[in-house]
Amino acid sequence: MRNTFGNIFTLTSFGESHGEAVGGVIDGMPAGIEIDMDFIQTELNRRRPGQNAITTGRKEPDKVELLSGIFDGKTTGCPIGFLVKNTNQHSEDYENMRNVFRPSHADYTYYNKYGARDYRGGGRSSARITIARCVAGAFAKLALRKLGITISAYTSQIGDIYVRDDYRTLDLSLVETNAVRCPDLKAAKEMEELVSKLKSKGDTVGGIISCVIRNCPSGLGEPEFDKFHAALGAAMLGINAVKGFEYGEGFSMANRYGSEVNDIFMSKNGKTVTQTNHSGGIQGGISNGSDIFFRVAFKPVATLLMEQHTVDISGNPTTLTAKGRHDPCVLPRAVPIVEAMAAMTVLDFYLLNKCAKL
Ligand SMILES: Cc1cc2nc3c(=O)[nH]c(=O)nc-3n(C[C@H](O)[C@H](O)[C@H](O)COP(=O)(O)O)c2cc1C
Ligand SMILES: C=C(O[C@@H]1CC(C(=O)O)=C[C@@H](OP(=O)(O)O)[C@H]1O)C(=O)O
Repeated sequence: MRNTFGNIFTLTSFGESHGEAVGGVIDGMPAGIEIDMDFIQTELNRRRPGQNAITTGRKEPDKVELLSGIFDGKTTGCPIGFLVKNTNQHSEDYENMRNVFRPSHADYTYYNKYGARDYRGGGRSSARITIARCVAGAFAKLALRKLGITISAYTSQIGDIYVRDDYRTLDLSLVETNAVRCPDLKAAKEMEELVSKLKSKGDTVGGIISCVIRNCPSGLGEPEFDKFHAALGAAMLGINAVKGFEYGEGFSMANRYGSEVNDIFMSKNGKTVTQTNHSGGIQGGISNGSDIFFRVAFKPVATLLMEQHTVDISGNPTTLTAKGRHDPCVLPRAVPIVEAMAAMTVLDFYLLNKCAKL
């Protein structure tokens, strides 16, 4: 089982949702970056379960403990070990799933592959493991802050409620003002109502997160294999419950004409730039210095608090009414995870393509 992300800036994670703790080791973090503990904890708080009425009810403080790689308030360039303890597991809620697979969760494929299964919660497949990504992402953001690179994600769709404007006209400072993390406050209210309604029925709903990376330098990515958008796509598709990724104008390019969507070059202050940015800041696998924007589609949460047909471990048909605490919609808590994965990808490619230290 491989548990490591990245080339130069790497994250190895460990832990299970109902085990002792979740943690990780970050390697390749540049030296000399000032540690802002409040910022790191705030990033974790944005992901934390139980943060409001429309998330899973599991109550975890998710306090992070840094174990190594920091001296005098700055990174030393050595591996950074960190730990977040699990405190509120309620494993007894999973007793009726001990020998039964939840449809569309990871239960069956994991058991089929490894012949072993930690049925308490999602085990290693639980999104609780994304704690490690958010800690590493916070470190990556601290390094990117020094380079002036910013990453902002937000919920742009839940079910059939979506935001019509794009990031250029939205006020992204409003993202943290509401429970669904949507900068369009009218849409946010409708989304929140929809998620609350579904939660009370035991049902779940999917949606889309949009993200923009600003001030990313040109030259990140390789023309062959390690294309920047491919790395970004792999980072996003590796998040639990993600089913789709598009960058720039993505799938809508399929029915457009070249004469409509080519980004025409022009010269601005002695630099070659493009008049438009249909490409989403990446051409030929290499960043061009424009904003990089992309969208990530999430499916509805698999665990429904209502009866479903399924099979047991011996293949016998049965039914399951899941118990436990679950997100009716992952989008609000996935916003910081999308940002974290984007930050890790940008920093990894920066270190790979631009320099060995900041
Ligand atoms: C932030 C977040 C929270 C999630 N919460 C739940 C949850 O409470 N219950 C659940 O069944 N799945 C939840 N999921 C989704 C599962 O972790 C995911 O569906 C599962 O690992 C199976 O993988 P797949 O959907 O990618 O195929 C969550 C995902 C994310 C990103
Ligand atoms: C606990 C968290 O979210 C969990 C994500 C999750 C899943 O299947 O992904 C299932 C639920 O918990 P458990 O692992 O106990 O089944 C959620 O509460 C967390 O993210 O910290």
